[in-house]
Amino acid sequence: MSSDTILTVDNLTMRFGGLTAVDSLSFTATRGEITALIGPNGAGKTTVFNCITGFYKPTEGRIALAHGSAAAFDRLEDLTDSPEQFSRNGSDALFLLERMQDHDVSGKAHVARTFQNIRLFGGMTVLENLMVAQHLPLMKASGYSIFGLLGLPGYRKAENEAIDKARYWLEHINLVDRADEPAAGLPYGDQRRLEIARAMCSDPVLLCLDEPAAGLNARESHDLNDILTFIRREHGTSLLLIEHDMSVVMEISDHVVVLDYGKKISDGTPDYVRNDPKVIAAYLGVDDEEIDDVEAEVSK
Ligand SMILES: Nc1ncnc2c1ncn2[C@@H]1O[C@H](COP(=O)(O)OP(=O)(O)OP(=O)(O)O)[C@@H](O)[C@H]1O
Repeated sequence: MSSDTILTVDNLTMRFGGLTAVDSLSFTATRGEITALIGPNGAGKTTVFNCITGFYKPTEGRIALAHGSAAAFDRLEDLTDSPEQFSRNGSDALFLLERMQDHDVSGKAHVARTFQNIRLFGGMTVLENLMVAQHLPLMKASGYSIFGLLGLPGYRKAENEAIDKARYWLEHINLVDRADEPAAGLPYGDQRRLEIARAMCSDPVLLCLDEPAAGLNARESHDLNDILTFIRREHGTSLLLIEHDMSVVMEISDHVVVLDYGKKISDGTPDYVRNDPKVIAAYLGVDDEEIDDVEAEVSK
């Protein structure tokens, strides 16, 4: 495990009846990097996301996330042997995500996600979408009571901070001018970036993006790359990305994990996996016996 590891997935298996969607998958993601999970349709990518974000309980396996330093992983075996979901030690914390409900994966472990199909609140304004994403700190500042909402100073301060954060993200996704318009009326590419900004308003340590470039034109894809590299550079947020658009994957990823039929078939830098005959064969739908031919073709 690298000293900067933020996420480890160990022997993750997810079965649906007789179908093994994810089969003994292990990989790690490094803090502050963009890790892409790619593979042909039905390879198991979204199922892995659903396990990491608490939507599915894996059939087997362990998913550990560290806050603070990777030294948090020193307590991994002790935590696994205990019945606990997480353990904290000063500014370090370690979470076993496979034991947690989805709301705790987002609220306590600070893992945020976006979906293949955009899930904004279409009838709410652009600004309201960014404010709703901050309901947890706002509710905390209200003391979970009506008195906070009636204007206690602590609540007003939290509310101002939430507005500042929303404005910050509106500026970075170029939507300040449309802040008061319903989200559903935005062009598709703007909705995609708003969804990412909304996820960032919850201050995630790990942001999971399920096909963020789906349906985008070339210019929108370029804007998406810009916002994702900005998030990595300026916020140090670790990103885990499912993506079919290879121009996005190859341009912005630091590390690529390739799945086929639920199994990992390659793991390395974008250049490494791009030239891996097993990956080329999987995308071309080639049989095992034909991999040698692909290998010969690649090395020409
Ligand atoms: N809730 C479910 N119940 C039964 N089978 C499921 C369920 N979710 C996924 N599967 C199956 O698991 C396999 C992997 O699906 P998954 O959606 O994870 O693949 P994917 O790599 O994300 O595909 P795509 O790129 O097409 O989105 C598929 O055969 C799918 O039909």
